Amino acid sequence: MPAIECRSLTKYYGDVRGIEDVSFTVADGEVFGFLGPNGAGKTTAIRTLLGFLSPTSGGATLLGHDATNPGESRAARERIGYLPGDPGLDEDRTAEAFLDHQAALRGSGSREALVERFGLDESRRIGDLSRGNRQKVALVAAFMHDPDLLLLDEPTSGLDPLLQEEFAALVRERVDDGASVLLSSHVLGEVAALCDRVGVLREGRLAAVETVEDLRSRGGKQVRVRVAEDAARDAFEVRGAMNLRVGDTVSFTWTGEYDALIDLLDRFTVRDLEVVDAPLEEAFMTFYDGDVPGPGRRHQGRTGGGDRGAEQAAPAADADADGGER
Ligand SMILES: Nc1ncnc2c1ncn2[C@@H]1O[C@H](COP(=O)(O)OP(=O)(O)OP(=O)(O)O)[C@@H](O)[C@H]1O
Repeated sequence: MPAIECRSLTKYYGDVRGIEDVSFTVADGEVFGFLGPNGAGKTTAIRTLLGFLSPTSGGATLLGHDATNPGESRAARERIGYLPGDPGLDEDRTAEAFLDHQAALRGSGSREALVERFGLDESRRIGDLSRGNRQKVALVAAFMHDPDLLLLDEPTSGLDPLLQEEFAALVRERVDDGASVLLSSHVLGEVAALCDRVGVLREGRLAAVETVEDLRSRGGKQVRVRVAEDAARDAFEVRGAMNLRVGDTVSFTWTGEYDALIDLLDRFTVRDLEVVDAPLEEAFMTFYDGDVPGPGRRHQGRTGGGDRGAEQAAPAADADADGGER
C-alpha cells in the first residue's frame, strides 16, 4: 500500500486555481519532494491531502484512508505528522502548553528527546519566540508521536544551517524506521539532499515527477576545455552545447550524448579538460522558463484568505475540513 496516492486532485478557491489535476504516488518508505516557487500550489496540495480543504475534484488516499472522507481523514491524521508552512501558533500559550495539547491528541513518545535535540525552551511564551524557535515547536509537534507519514511544508524555513542539518538527520532516521515523507520546498538543494523523487509544481500543475538522479542528469555536464589550436566559436556551436563561452578556455553545458562530446573534442589537441555535473538549477530552467527555485528565494508570508487562519502546527484530531469551498 502506498503512503500517499493522489488522483487528479484539483482545488479551486472560488475562481482561483490552487492545484489542478495533480496525480502522484508516494511509496511506503519514500521521501517525496514538492518543489515549486511561491504560489505553485504546494501548500494547497498538502492541505487538501490532509482533509483541511475539500477538493474541487479528484481524490487521494493517505495510509490507505480516503482523504476526502472526513471520518477516514481524521483517522489517518492520528498516524500523520504535519508541519504547516506557516504555523498559526497561539502566541499567548507557552510552548509547553501547546505541546501538552498536541500530545493529548496524538501521543508524544519522542517529545523529550526532540526538545533536547533541538534545544527548545518549552517554558517560553510562543509570542516571545524567534521565528526559528517557533519552527522548532512546530517540528517537535509534527514528529513527537512517531508518525508513519510526515507532511512537511517548507520544514526548514527559519532554521539556521546547523538545525537544518539536524532536521535532515531526523528525517533520515525516521525513514530508516519505516516512515514515509512528503515535503515541500523551494530550496532545490534541500529537496535534492533529502528526497528520492521530486514532483515539480508549476502554476498548480505537476510539470514533472522525476528521481533526483534523473534531474541531475537532465542538467547535463559543465565542460571547460583549453585547446592548443585557435578555438573558433563555430566549431563548438553544435547540438548539445549550451551556454557557450569562448575565450582562453572554452566552456559550455553539455546535454548531448558523451560520444558526441568526445567526437567534438577529438578535433582539437586538448591541453586541459574539466567535466563536472552542471548545477541542479540548470535542470529546472526547462520547467520554469527562468523562474528557478533556488537558495536565494525565501518563503514569503501570505495574507490568508478563507480557511487559512485555522492552520495549526500539527493536525488536531478534531480539525474540520472547510467543506464549503469549491
Ligand atoms: N485561501 C486562499 N484563497 C484564495 N486563493 C488562495 C488561497 N490559498 C492559496 N491561494 C492561491 O492558490 C495558489 C497556490 O497557492 P499555495 O499557497 O498553495 O502555493 P505554494 O506553492 O504553497 O506557495 P508558497 O511557497 O508561497 O507557500 C496561489 O495562486 C494562491 O494565491
